[in-house]
Amino acid sequence: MNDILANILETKRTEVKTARQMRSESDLLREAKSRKDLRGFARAIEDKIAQGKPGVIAEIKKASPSKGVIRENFNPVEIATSYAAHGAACLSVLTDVQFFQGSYDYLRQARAACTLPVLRKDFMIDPYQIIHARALGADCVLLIVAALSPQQLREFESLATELGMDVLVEVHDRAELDLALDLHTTLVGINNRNLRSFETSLQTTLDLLPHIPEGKRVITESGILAPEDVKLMRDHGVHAFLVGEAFMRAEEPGAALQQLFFPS
Ligand SMILES: O=C(O)c1ccccc1NCC(=O)[C@H](O)[C@H](O)COP(=O)(O)O
Repeated sequence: MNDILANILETKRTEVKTARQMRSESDLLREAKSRKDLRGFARAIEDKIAQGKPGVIAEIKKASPSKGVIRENFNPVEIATSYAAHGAACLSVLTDVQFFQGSYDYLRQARAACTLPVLRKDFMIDPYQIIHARALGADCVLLIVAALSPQQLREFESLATELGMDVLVEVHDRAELDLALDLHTTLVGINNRNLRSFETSLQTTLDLLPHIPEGKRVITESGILAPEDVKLMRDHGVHAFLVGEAFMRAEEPGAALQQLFFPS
């Protein structure tokens, strides 16, 4: 495992330990199960694609390890509202504090500001975080194959499903893809960002595409910046996208989404 991912995962272990001391897992589970407000995340993507449109997961991300602060003027309510008004299928909200300057409140606020389903974008290493995701209102969780054992992948998926959430499983290479394909989820995210160099290459998606069976929905993640990127992916049959930086750097994130994915 590379240094940045190892660092992030170490902070997550401390974060979960502290959270458990503040609130028991059984208490959190009661709250998560009492929420009856699920919005179908995978469904929202499929609905867009069925209409012949791209399924865009629009990310709310203030900063990142590779780019530092991306957006100074950061208001999750305004960003969520803007994304919803301009055709996003779903939201992705960073909840990691230390590396992405995210927050649990950003997820709560963004979700309350619109009707879009929301992905909790974080580094899941413990069942507590899955339960917490639902307690916060998340409709989907991210499972990063590079960060988890095959057994954790299965257990976390089954817990998320039991709580009614969808799962986006994320891969970077062929070996990770083979593990991801053992899961039930249809949502397979191919992350174009190399976690060592932080460089993005859409070739990562193109290389893995032939190994993905029918019935799985490929979501290309990271480094989608220009109309040519969208065209390249769509020409190869990839119709679902997870995009952060290209929108976060724009004054009006939703207008940037519309320009990139729905130009008139
Ligand atoms: O963005 C980073 O620097 C990063 C570093 C280490 C692990 C994950 C990282 N990013 C998370 C993501 O997957 C992206 O936020 C997401 O795919 C959107 O990417 P982009 O459109 O390039 O902002």
